[in-house]
Amino acid sequence: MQLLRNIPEVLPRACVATIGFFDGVHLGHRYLIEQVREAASVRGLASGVVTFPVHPRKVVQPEYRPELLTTCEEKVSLLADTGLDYCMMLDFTSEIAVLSAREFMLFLRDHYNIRALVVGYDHRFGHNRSEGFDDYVGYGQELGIEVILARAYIDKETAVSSSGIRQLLLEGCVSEAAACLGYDYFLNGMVVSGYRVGRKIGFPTANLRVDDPDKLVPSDGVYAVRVTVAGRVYGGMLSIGYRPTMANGTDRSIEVNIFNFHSDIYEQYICLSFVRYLRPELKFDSIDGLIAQLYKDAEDASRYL
Ligand SMILES: Cc1cc2nc3c(=O)[nH]c(=O)nc-3n(C[C@H](O)[C@H](O)[C@H](O)COP(=O)(O)O)c2cc1C
Ligand SMILES: Nc1ncnc2c1ncn2[C@@H]1O[C@H](COP(=O)(O)OP(=O)(O)O)[C@@H](O)[C@H]1O
Repeated sequence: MQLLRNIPEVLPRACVATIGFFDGVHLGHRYLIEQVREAASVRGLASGVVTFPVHPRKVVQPEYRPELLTTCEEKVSLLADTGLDYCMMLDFTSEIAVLSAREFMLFLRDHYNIRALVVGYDHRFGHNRSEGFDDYVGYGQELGIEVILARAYIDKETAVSSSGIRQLLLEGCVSEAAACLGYDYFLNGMVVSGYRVGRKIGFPTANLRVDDPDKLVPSDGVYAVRVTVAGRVYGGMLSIGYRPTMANGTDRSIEVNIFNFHSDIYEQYICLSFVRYLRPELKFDSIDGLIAQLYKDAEDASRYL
């Protein structure tokens, strides 16, 4: 997949594309992308998506915290795995925001060589939100862009949506979220130092500082996870929360004990994928109580890994 930023100097090949923010690149998005690829193959054209690096609402409202399923880099990498030819990454500037649907379609034709646009029946774009699919078809006829109606992806009678998946993750339902995403939800970040208690109690924990402050962190609790360190994947158990037993700070920590692992990984980048929610974070009467629970968590986590 070729990543094109804003207005490319060289016009891409003639293509079929769709437009969206594609947060999470979930099964609904994947189904839409499949339809783009199908339409492209039938017409002998290339395939692409037009997307934005920053959530359009954050552009108009900078204090907005979107709690995203994917950072821009993660989204591009997931899109690349779908087999698309192009990802057109467009800054949602105030100039773009004021374009009407017709003007936007003209922009897509002239700068991205888009000859066919796949659009969901309820998808809206352009400054005037009262326009809809039939209007887009009309503009397309004028501008030489075929407008194709996309079929919606329905799972168990509800449409899979980024906001639905966000809600699931904020409730700790990581297995249900994975069923909608088509992969286990993950966090990328750097290992930073914590309070150095972990190794003393026999369970060293790598503390994760998430790369992007807008990335959604699932609800507090204990999870079975997979941890990628320097290209190798390990099992592990993860705790998100405030360490009530230790009562050693008010910061929210994301810390993982990696199974069968013994190296110093401070300042290394790791990836955590959520496999299963195990239990809420608890306040134990003693450190020994916590340690006994950690042995049990290790057994529980291993069952799902
Ligand atoms: C799998 C797992 C589960 C945990 N569960 C709890 C818990 O229920 N309650 C709690 O107070 N701390 C819990 N902790 C956090 C420990 O208190 C923490 O690992 C310890 O404070 C070491 O932190 P450090 O890395 O900053 O040294 C858990 C940690 C892990 C890895
Ligand atoms: N099995 C392991 N799981 C997690 N971290 C480990 C493991 N073995 C060694 N480490 C290292 O130990 C550090 C965690 O030790 P810990 O005493 O909990 O200190 P801190 O409070 O700084 O996280 C990790 O950041 C990592 O560099």
